[in-house]
Amino acid sequence: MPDSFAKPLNIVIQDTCATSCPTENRKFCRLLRWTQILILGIFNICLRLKFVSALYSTKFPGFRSGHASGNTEKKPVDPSIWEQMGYLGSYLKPHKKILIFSLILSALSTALGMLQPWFAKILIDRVFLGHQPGILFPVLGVLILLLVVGFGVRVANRYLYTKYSARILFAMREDLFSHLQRIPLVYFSKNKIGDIYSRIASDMADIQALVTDIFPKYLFDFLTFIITAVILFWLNWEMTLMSLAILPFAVWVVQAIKPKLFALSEDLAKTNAGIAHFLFESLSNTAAIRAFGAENCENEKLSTKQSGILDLLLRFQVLGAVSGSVPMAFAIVNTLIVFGFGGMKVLEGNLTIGTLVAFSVYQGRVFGPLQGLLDGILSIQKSKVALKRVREILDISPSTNQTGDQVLSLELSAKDLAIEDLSFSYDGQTPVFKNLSFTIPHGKTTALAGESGIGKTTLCHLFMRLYAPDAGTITWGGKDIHSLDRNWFRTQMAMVSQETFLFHTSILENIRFFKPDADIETVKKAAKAAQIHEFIESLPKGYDTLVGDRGTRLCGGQKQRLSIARAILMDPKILILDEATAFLDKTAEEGIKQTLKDLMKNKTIILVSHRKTAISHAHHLVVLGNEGLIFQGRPQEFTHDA
Ligand SMILES: Nc1ncnc2c1ncn2[C@@H]1O[C@H](COP(=O)(O)OP(=O)(O)OP(=O)(O)O)[C@@H](O)[C@H]1O
Repeated sequence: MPDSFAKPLNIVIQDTCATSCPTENRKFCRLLRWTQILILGIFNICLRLKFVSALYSTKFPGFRSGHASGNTEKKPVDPSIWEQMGYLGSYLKPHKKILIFSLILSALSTALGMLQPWFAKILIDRVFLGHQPGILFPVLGVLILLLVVGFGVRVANRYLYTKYSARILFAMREDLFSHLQRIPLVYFSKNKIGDIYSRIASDMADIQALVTDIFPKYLFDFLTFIITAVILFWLNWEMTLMSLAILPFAVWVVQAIKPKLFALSEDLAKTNAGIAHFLFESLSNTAAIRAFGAENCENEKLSTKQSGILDLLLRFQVLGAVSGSVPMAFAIVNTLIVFGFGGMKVLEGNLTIGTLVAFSVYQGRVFGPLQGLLDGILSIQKSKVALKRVREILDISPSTNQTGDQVLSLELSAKDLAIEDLSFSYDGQTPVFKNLSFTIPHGKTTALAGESGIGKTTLCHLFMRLYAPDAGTITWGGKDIHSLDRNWFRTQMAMVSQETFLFHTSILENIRFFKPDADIETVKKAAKAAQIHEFIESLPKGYDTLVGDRGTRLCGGQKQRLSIARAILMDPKILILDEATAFLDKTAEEGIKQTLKDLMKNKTIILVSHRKTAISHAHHLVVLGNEGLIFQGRPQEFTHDA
């Protein structure tokens, strides 16, 4: 036992307290014991009164129901971290060995850090009080060596852990991004883009913090706490038991706070996502906002949203601070135990000064990890919410229309596109089409006409397999288009929509976006066909000119022509032009149509346009109305005004 170190020392008091302590000391001893009982009693009463609950339900009425929003019906769903982390397993598995090695290093560096106060005890009891100067420098030497080794182990461990946890995170983010590319498009029309963005960016960052910072720190704090507790028991089990008597209080505070923190974290994440979406939308429409003088209105909206988040942040931090009451209570009780009870033991001769000093230092070291463990609860609740939000996306099944393995032969791909009994709705309730049937002949230009909102763009998206029909089929060469191989299909059908999309890169990269290996001559040929080559050549940097974010440095007509060039470069068998020339003047439109006629010989063009001239040039006309198909046949035969 540690007191063996005290045996050669002369400073111990030989008699027990009961027999030789001055009467005042015995009184002091009893006083201390009663004080300790009193303090523990007060904590107990606090526990029973549930003062933390009372405090928070008074300050923040919303917490009465256990949910930050104040909804009395809704209980916070606080899944266990292990349940939430379950899916991380497949990402951790490939790095299992290195992660275990890292944990061993972590344990080693913790253990090495724990030795310092023990050496202090040896120095006090044996060197200074035990008059053994000969061991002073060897002890100091070993101590410094251990400190240096401990530092080295910590640095190596940090390097290893960051390297592998970053790899894990990158894999997770890539999978999430790729999953987003495969889930049904309806998800994007039902959810705010800012919210989706914040799930990939900030929620993923919170998960990264969990993997790279919170877990290692938690582990380090936990190990330190356990090792220190074991050493404290070794030094003096009575004082340690008294110190740890407060642990049930700590556990209760944590249990009471956890669901509230989770609910608050969820509200915070949603509010943050709302702000991200607002900023995204507002910055995307800067020109319109300025044109209508709505800048102040936008500023006010941001200010209102921010004040909402401040309120949540303050609640979150105050709740977190309550967990700080535990180490504070520890500090009060333990000061009394060490300097009161422990001091009395020294006076009684049952404890050496070195042991008391070591006990006091180790006890001080318990507070840090304990505080760390409690602070970690805040971060873990945030990460749990982040994991939940990311899982919500990962749990969406990929679109079924992305499967299929058939490839059409040349002969079959030269057949018509047949729409048979097609029904579709975005929300499963309001049908855009019902039992629609018509044919798009191969090798011809078919114009698709109808009133605004009748479903022309929706139909084009169905041809592109962006959505799956609710009923009926679209067949090509007799095969359902959803049974065709996705990669093959993407090279056979191209679409230019009314809303062009360009990336903040060069004109060259934008044109060859879907065919990155296309050579410059082929790109120029496509640009010539789209009547944009001369304009590009007139720019100082030609094809290397940056188009600006979403093509802001180009006018509408130029953006459309770049999009057409991009589609032409793909050399598709079926080309869909959905109001793709709406921004062009008549001459440019005529020019493009003429070149397309040559380029798309024996290929199919589907043309959505409100211009009568465009329709009259088509070989075939399909007109949609509220009741479904109004007309299909030669444009010249159509008598109504489409
Ligand atoms: N992503 C979507 N989610 C829900 N409803 C949608 C979506 N896109 C379109 N709609 C609805 O579907 C209907 C058909 O829209 P669509 O864009 O296909 O019409 P359109 O004939 O192309 O119109 P326009 O000629 O004005 O472009 C409209 O009532 C529209 O509100």
